[in-house]
Amino acid sequence: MDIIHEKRSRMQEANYLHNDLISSLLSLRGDDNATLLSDQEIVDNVRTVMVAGHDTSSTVLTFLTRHLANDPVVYATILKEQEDIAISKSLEGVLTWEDLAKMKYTWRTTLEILRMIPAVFAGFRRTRKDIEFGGYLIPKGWQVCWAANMTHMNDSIFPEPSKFDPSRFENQASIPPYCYVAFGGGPRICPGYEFARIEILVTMHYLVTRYTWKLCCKDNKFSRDPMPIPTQGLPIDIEQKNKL
Ligand code: HEM
Repeated sequence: MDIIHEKRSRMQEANYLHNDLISSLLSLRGDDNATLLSDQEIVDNVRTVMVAGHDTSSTVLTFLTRHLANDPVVYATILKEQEDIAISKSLEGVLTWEDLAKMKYTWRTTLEILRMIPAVFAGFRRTRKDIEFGGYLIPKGWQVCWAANMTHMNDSIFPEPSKFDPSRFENQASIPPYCYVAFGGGPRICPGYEFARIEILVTMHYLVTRYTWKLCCKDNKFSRDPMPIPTQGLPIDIEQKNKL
């Protein structure tokens, strides 16, 4: 709340450049120029973005790091994809949109990690009219919970659901709508999808091309709180590689 009060008073100053989240939320105005969000709603939105924007991507990166250390075939395929991109660039060349578009296998592997271990395991929706589902009547106004795991492990949608197989995502159009819901779906689908894709692909690029790592502990389990976390954390032994 203190930060919100401080931002509000600073926004009165001439030439105050506000391009941060709190200032943007404070600037939202309705048709009658009245503020749209209360201070508490601003706090809630900032909290949502912090959790939704950080814990999700870090969870996926954690499980990718663990999976790659345990799966030499997937690791070798990602390494080849990323090394081909690195070799095609000058020494200091930064990654471009075109490079990201070439990271197809790395992204499919990420989607498969998220299928088996969705960062957000469930969400809620409210019914806008009576609906019948699976022989049950769900009355208008009820809150329903959609659980990603239930859909992602349904073998009529994803055959052999316990098998780790990034090739499932080679033809994404073949997956029926609302059946892959790691990023949710509909009007409230994750607005951070593209940003998450960029940060995960860029991180994986530098991780595999510049470092090697080994897991310090063999435990392959995880628990949820509510994000999935390896039960023993993920201690790794990491070393820098020689430059390509
Ligand atoms: C791998 C990374 C991520 C995953 C798996 C993920 C997943 C999700 C899911 C499942 C939802 C609920 C969508 C729904 O109800 O249909 C959601 C909502 C949201 N995500 Fe993400 N997310 C990720 C990254 C991010 C990032 C990087 C940001 C912001 C920088 C972000 C911001 C949000 C916000 C603000 C919402 C709430 C949207 C709303 O209620 O309208 N997410 N995310």
